[in-house]
Amino acid sequence: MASTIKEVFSEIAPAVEYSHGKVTVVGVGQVGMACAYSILQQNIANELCLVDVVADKLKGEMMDLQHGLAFTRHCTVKADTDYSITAGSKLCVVTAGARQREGETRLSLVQRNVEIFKGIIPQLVKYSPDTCILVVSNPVDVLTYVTWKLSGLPRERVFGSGTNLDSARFRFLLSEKLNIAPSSCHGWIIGEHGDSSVAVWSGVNVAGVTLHDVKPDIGEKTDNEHWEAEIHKKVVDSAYEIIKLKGYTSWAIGLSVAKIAQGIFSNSRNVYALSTNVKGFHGINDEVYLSLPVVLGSAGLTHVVKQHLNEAEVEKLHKSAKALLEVQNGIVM
Ligand SMILES: NC(=O)C1=CN([C@@H]2O[C@H](COP(=O)(O)OP(=O)(O)OC[C@H]3O[C@@H](n4cnc5c(N)ncnc54)[C@H](O)[C@@H]3O)[C@@H](O)[C@H]2O)C=CC1
Ligand SMILES: CC(=O)C(=O)O
Repeated sequence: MASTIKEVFSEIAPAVEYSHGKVTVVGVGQVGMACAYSILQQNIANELCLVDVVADKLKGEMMDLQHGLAFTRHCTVKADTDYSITAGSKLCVVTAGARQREGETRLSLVQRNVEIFKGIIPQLVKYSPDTCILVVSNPVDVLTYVTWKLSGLPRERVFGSGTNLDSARFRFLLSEKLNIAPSSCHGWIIGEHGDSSVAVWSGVNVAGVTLHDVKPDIGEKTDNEHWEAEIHKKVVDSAYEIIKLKGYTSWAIGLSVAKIAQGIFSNSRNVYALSTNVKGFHGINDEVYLSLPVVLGSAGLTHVVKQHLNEAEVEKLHKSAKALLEVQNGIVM
């Protein structure tokens, strides 16, 4: 082999072994592979590293993606159980760990996944001290806090996929009701990625026309059109329903993660609903992680958007923060 290569090529300088557009995905389960596939398919990275503890599965997933590389723009795909291959990652996406069984809440997974994260996060930071870490594993808000603590990274470089997915589900359900495209429905879900999430009904709009202006009790108990029950409750129930139907959720979170990764690699400064440290926002005084709209650039989060929430929305957000703080305070690190 070596002599054939010598016959074909005359070396001018050794090939560079590192890459500027490197993403690591930890955990090659349903979610990790949906993230990896979406990132690859959308030409976001030029190197994709996969890490898992199950060596055979890892090798199989790596080979399967590699065999599609002739159909994508250039990207190198590597996989190993050893974290040294992740060195120099600009973004590490953590999807490893236990997932909910039918009817189980996200919060019930917490201690199992904290133990798993203790083995993962220090390794990622060791090999990529300048990385951003995007946490996806559940409960994503609490695990983002845990990652921030375990990593020692500045707060702007550790964030969770949070309610970016819930907001996409919200926009899809609004689009069905309004009979327009999801991308033309503007609405945000904030707070916990889970049962206590908050729909910001005061801001839902189509082309700047705020639904609250035409239906002032939208989303409230008196609302005779039942927007909260028909839309937001469905958002909250979505994961439970999909898990009951197919065992896990994967495609939408994969697309959500790819969009977030694209925001980092292109320094696009898009606004996403991501889980971050919200101390100081909307009257929250604790170091708790939940989702608010944030501006994302190549070095991580730069701003939180100061949404004009009404009193009821602030109260719900505080309830969400309290629920998460209780879980956060109960974990053993
Ligand atoms: N934030 C969100 O919106 C969403 C989060 N999730 C969460 O993502 C996580 C993964 O879900 P699935 O992929 O469906 O689960 P899965 O069971 O299909 O995959 C989990 C993977 O993690 C790996 N793993 C376990 N321990 C590890 C360790 N110490 N180091 C490296 N890899 C390890 C397993 O070998 C497995 O390949 C769950 O916590 C799930 O609840 C799922 C969907 C959406
Ligand atoms: C499982 C999960 O967190 C979701 O699909 O929302």
